[in-house]
Amino acid sequence: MVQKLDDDARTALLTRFRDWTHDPTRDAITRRFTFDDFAQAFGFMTSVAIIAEKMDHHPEWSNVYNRVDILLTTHDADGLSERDAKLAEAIERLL
Ligand SMILES: C[C@H](O)[C@H](O)[C@H]1CNC2=NC(N)=NC(=O)C2=N1
Repeated sequence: MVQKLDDDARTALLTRFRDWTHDPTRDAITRRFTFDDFAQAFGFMTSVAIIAEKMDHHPEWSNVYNRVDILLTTHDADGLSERDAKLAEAIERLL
């Protein structure tokens, strides 16, 4: 079981990643990424996938043409954990 973020840590996470929205029903963070076209969107997804596999922490996501919707939460914690913060940080660095 992975440690779930407490209220203060969750607030700090949302303050740090202002482009991400908290989904309280899942205790997850979500963000929509919009690119010029499918090739860019899928290139981004490929980079995220490689990072996610290295981190052994995987996004829930969907793609429609130039749009990628990402939801991060930790299944093993039943909510947000440090692993989501680390993956969000790595995703932000790709932009
Ligand atoms: C066995 C493996 O380490 C776990 O299933 C990992 C894989 N990727 C994961 N990804 C996410 N988002 N949450 C998890 O709890 C999780 N657990």
